[in-house]
Amino acid sequence: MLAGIRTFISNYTNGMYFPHIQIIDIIEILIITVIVYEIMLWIKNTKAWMLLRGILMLGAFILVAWIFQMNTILYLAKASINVLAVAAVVVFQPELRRALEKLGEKNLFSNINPFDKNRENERFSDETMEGIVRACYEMGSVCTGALIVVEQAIQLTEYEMTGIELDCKVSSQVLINIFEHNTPLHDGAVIIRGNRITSATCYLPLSDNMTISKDLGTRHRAALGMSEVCDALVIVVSEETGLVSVASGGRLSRGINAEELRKELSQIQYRNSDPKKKKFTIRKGWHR
Ligand SMILES: Nc1ncnc2c1ncn2[C@@H]1O[C@H](COP(=O)(O)OP(=O)(O)OP(=O)(O)O)[C@@H](O)[C@H]1O
Repeated sequence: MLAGIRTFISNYTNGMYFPHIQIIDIIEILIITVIVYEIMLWIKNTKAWMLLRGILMLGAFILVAWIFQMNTILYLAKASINVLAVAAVVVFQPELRRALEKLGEKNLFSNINPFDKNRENERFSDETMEGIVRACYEMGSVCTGALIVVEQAIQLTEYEMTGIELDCKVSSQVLINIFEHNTPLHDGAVIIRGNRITSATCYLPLSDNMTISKDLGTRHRAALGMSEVCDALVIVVSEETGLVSVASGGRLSRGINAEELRKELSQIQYRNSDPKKKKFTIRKGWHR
């Protein structure tokens, strides 16, 4: 019986090449799988998805040209491939920069150390978090518009320079005062680093996201734009509706309540907090 099975298998496997797989090969396969997965996620979440679709269509077109031996088209495609590659890098420079910055943010060893979550590791205190939350909902209740950027790993110096330099402790009273209508500092965004407000009236980059709801104006677009170019958490209070929204990682979550805002802030309160945990709260369908 066993001999029969052996003969049956050897009939099919004779002449086949079986590579000798070592543990290092398995590790290599796992690493490549993770890299390919991350690249696919990146492509899906950025404009690179459009690029990929464009490349696929171009590839299909070139294939047709090759099948029918359209030599001029094939020559042109061959000649322009280098130019197209450079053009793609130029067009997708912000996305590539963001992807590399994200890679730099990852701290492989921090999560292993259980004693790392100490106060030195803290970005801002509970008091600051409460100040921000209270200010947002108090401003929301009287429809005072506000734009608050909470810095994380990426320093926002270039955006601070577009505004007026401040150096004051975060509190709900100060934030409410800054965004009070018809006061010199109410326009633009406030940047918070740690427990301090570093500047006000800052100008943020506008998002060119086409899918964002048409009834959102430049304040929300600026919040989204800022979250696309850096890892900051951007809070918007709408002057029109009083709703509080949060932009992070190129996604806008609209109309969140105080508890949800507190959760979002507590996710970034510690430098080594796991960004994966973040997904459980806010990404549940407010994204427009
Ligand atoms: N690029 C920017 N950077 C920082 N702040 C900006 C930027 N663009 C607009 N703002 C702020 O947004 C205000 C205009 O908000 P606008 O009404 O256009 O936006 P909105 O998204 O509809 O918000 P709201 O719901 O509060 O009306 C400006 O007065 C300014 O304070």
